[in-house]
Amino acid sequence: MTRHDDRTVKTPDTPNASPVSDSERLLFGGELAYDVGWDQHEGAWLKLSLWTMAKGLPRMVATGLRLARLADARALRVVLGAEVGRGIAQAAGLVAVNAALGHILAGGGTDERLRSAFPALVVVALTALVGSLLRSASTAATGELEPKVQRVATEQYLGLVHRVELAAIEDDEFHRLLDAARYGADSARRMIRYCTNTLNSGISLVAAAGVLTVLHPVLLPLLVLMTLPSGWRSLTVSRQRYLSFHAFVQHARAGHLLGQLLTQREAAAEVRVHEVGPFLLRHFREMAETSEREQTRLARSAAKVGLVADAASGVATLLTYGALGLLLWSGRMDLAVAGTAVLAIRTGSSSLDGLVLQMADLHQESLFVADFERLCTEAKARAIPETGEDLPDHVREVRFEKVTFTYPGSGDHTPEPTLREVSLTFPMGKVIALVGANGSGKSTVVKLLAGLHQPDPGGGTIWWDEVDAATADRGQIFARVGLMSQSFFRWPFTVRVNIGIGRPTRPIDDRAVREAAAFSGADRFIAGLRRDLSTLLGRGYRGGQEASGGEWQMIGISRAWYKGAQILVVDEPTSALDAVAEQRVFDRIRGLAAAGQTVVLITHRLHSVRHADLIHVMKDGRLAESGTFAELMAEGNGAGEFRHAYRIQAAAFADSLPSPRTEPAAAPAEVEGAP
Ligand SMILES: Nc1ncnc2c1ncn2[C@@H]1O[C@H](COP(=O)(O)OP(=O)(O)OP(=O)(O)O)[C@@H](O)[C@H]1O
Repeated sequence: MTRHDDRTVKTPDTPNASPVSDSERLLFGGELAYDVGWDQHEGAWLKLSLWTMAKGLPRMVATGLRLARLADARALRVVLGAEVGRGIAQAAGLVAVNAALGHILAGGGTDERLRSAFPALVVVALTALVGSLLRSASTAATGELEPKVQRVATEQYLGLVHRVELAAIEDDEFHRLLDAARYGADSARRMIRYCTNTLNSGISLVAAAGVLTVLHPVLLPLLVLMTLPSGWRSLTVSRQRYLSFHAFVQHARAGHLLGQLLTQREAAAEVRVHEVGPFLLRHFREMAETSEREQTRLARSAAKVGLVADAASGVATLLTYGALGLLLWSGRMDLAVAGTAVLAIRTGSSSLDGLVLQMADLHQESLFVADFERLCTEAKARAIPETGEDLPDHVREVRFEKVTFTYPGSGDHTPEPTLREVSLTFPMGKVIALVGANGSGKSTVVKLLAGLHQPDPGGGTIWWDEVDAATADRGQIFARVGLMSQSFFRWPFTVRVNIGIGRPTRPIDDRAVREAAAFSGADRFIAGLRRDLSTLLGRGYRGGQEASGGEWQMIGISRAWYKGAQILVVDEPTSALDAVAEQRVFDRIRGLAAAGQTVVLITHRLHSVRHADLIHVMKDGRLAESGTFAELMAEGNGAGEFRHAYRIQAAAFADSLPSPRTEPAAAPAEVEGAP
């Protein structure tokens, strides 16, 4: 993807002349508006002229037509047929007007002239009627087509984006493209109308130009001259709008985010307790004012361009009608022809005006559609491969061999590796614990294990027995791992879906959902819900009920378990659970291990890993030591990291135990859970 780099091209139209607001600095750490030199279209825009636009027109129309054909081929045929028919009717109407005027302005009595003009007048009326009928057919079919095109375009990019590598989703450049492409799907919808209008204006123009050329050859260039200024105006204005959109796309999203935060349920408590409301509102206003300044700049610039264009247009109109008068005065054109010429000039100039306007709009929208296509291309390039080497049916172990991994950087920042030469194993059918300080890389290790990320190029290998995960069928890796990550998602759906979505490819089985709920202890909480499994979790929609942090965590564990995967990865599964619930979860996990299920457990509660078959201790992105609980606790063994941390926890716990003589006995679960 092209990055924001030193190829930036500054032009007088380049936006973001306004200084960076304090709000941007404080809330987002810097400027959100961009120079647009990075943009692939920039070169095209700078060279944009009527000629390049005309050259690009067939390609633009073809993009619109391709999407429209995918959306509804029948409606497209109606639109095309109706528009071509309208053009023909218009041309026939003009020819008939010419004939009628010829008869009316000829010599002879009024009756006779009207009688001879009558058939031509009937043709004029009929062509107007046919044109009107065709226009309504085209309007109806266009209206039908537009939402379908938007749906097809939206489905297309969503269908691609949900399959890209997680690294792409974490890449802010990809997000910027995503922002623009979202707008591109709307543009695809608008493009249909502009395509129809362009087609219509084009056909009307050909009709008017044909008639004018027949009347007098000098009239056609004059017609073109009249239209040039408005063409220049629409091009210039839409060019400025497009550049501005790209520069401010993230600024707009950030401003929108502030508005959302003020009304969002998740933030509501803090907004009130910490009186965040006025703070956010102030910054919302400041951000909005930056956008307003940009809008004002655009409007003023459009007004100036409009004035210049109008003046040029006035001169061109004077020239045209002056030339017509000259032809009439010199006797090189008779009155009937001049009358038709005036009509044809009016029709032709409004068609040409329309055509240029529509082309400019079409061009602007097509640039957004091109962003959309660029996103689709990028998403395809960064898609998770759909095929690969088969994993063995019965894997013995997953082995990390000198794995180094770096998260994508942001902006100019060059990131440091998060994992450095990590070598460890996950033997199947065992409970493997990953422990270590905050930020030591535990969650990152399981993301790599689950196939969500790959080691850096040349950064070691993850082996599923003899199969390299980098070349393996990733779908098979995903299928083997049930992941309850720290940031498991709280789907705003029913309890049934929140658990069943662990295996969405099959119909949700209530019996299995209940078993999964019983596994984590969520069954008791579900029994108290008004609508059992059909209860909507989360407020904000009708009938929604909120769950506590611990209850959500049980739902998360149930979801991972419901998947029935070979490897169950639970990252901090019990951080929000009370002591009894925590004990229950660990008992269940031990039970699973006894039945041959592989469990990878990440926890800071070191007493919970005593029963693990293997404990890996991470420190600063490296593996500090590995072994069983007894091995790691044995004096003089290994790096002593685990032993040290365990003793700190044990001492803290022992200090806080009440004296048995003065206090009631501690709950059995707490005592059992104590180291
Ligand atoms: N998506 C991400 N993009 C960039 N950096 C990340 C991302 N996720 C984690 N990191 C960084 O990687 C490092 C390791 O994070 P990780 O979540 O693996 O640690 P952890 O051992 O699981 O920590 P904790 O015990 O606090 O959950 C951290 O310094 C963190 O800032």
